[in-house]
This record gives sequence, C-alpha cells and structure tokens, in this order.
Amino acid sequence: MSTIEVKNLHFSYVEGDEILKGLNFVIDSRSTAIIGQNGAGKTTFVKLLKGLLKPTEGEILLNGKGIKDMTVAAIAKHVGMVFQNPNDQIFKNQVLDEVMFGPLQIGMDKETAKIKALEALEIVGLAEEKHTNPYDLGLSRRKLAAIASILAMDTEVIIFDEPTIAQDYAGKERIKDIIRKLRNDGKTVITIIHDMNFVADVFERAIVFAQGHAILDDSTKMVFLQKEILEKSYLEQPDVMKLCYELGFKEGFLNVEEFIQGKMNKR
Ligand SMILES: Nc1ncnc2c1ncn2[C@@H]1O[C@H](COP(=O)(O)OP(=O)(O)OP(=O)(O)O)[C@@H](O)[C@H]1O
Repeated sequence: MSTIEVKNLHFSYVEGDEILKGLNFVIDSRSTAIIGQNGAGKTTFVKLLKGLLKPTEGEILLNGKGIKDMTVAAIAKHVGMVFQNPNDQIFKNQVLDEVMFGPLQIGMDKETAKIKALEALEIVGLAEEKHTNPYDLGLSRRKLAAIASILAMDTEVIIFDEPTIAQDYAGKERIKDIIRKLRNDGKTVITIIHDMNFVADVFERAIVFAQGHAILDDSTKMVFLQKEILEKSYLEQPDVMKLCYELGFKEGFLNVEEFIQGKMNKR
C-alpha cells in the first residue's frame, strides 16, 4: 500500500490564473473518486501526480518522497494512468504487444511482461483478442485494452480518467469489478469521474474539487448527503438517493442494494 500526501498544492498554467489553490489531503487505502464540474482541475491534479506537470507551490509526496524530485519514468514505475481516450494511449498493431508495452517500458523482463499482460487481458475480458489489432475493437473494448495495458504494469497506484465513458452496462459492471479487485489487492485507486451512480456503487471516498479547492472530502455517503454544497458545485446526488428523498424516505441510500438492505433490516 503506497501513501500519497498532497501538501498545499498550487498550480497555474498561466501566471496569475491559479487552477489549484492549495490542496491538502492524504490518499489512503480507500478507493477514491475525484469529482467536480468541468474545469475544476481534476485532470490537472492527476497530471501533477504523474509528474507531467510541476506544482507552482507545495508538493506531492509519494511514499514520503517528493514527486517533483523524481523523473516521469521513475514515477511511472509507481503510478499508472488510464487516459480518458484510449486512442491517446494505443499505438501497437496487436492487443498483446500493446498491453506488454507499458511493463517493458518500466523495466519488466519480456517473460514477466507477457505473463502480466495475459493476466490483465483475462481480467478485462479480452483474452480471446490478444492477436487482434486494437483499432479493430469497438471503442468500449479498446478502452478495456487500454485498462489492461496499465493493469499489466502492476503499479501500486492506478489512476482512471473517466473510465465509464463509451461503456455499456456490461462494460461498466466489468470496470466496477476491476476497481474493487484492485482495491482488494491493496492497490491505491484514484478515479476522475462524472458518473455519480458509478461513484455511489464503487468508491469508498469522494473528494469534490471546486474553484481550485477540495471543498468536500469524506466517505462517499457523507459527501452525497451534502446536497446543497453539491448543487453549488453543479453536481447531482446518485439517482437512488434522489428518488428516496422524493418518495419521502429520511435515510440517504446510495444505491439499490443499500436501499433494499436498509428496508429489510427494518422489517
Ligand atoms: N494546457 C493548458 N493550458 C492552459 N489552461 C489549461 C490547460 N489545460 C487545462 N487548462 C485549464 O485549466 C482548468 C482545469 O482544467 P482540468 O482539465 O484540470 O479540469 P477538469 O476538472 O479535469 O475538467 P473536465 O471534467 O472537463 O475534464 C480549465 O479551466 C482548463 O481550461
């Protein structure tokens, strides 16, 4: 289990226009969703975490070491990131080669890289497609191939940027299982996401970014109970929670399973 400490983190692309205005939190073992309206600075934050951008002030410590003192290649051995658009990530002609590329880049030997790649393809449900050209896969399965290529690197930290875009129900369920498995395997999972129902189903912690600050940071349930603050940040509660309030229930249930469980317990 790795530790990530974010200390007084500031960032500006353009001088005088701060995007991040002093973030402070510690990422722990809980699976964490980062939510917030468009332009809130979520992607900027994860780019800082990957070392692709440098803070203008403050720092991020990975296992106690300042990220700004590490090379992007050194950070890549610890932090893997699945990009929003798989086309930004995929460039090999065969799924297996694509999924082996990341592990080889971070110094894994060929044999281990192949084993890790085949395992990862199994996890995302693409074992049968190892010889397929990734561009012959539809967008949702291409995205799963991109996820496999990061899983195969076996990094301690895995970041997903909008994993559910272009996924149908089955794809979303598979990605939920992947995130739960990673978390249970002791990986640190951080996900930028706009789909609040997905957040409610999977993540243990939610951090809300707004105007350069982390304005809420708590268990997913506690965050979603802050209806007024969420509305000010142009965020919605999950559908089941909204429905329960509309129907007059006092409790804030996150999803169908929790609702059924809560009602059964009262019988
Ligand atoms: N390379 C860049 N140069 C200048 N400004 C940028 C650059 N990249 C992002 N920005 C600006 O920084 C702000 C934060 O962008 P960022 O992509 O981090 O937000 P986000 O919360 O990830 O948004 P979204 O949910 O739309 O992906 C936005 O106002 C954006 O226009």
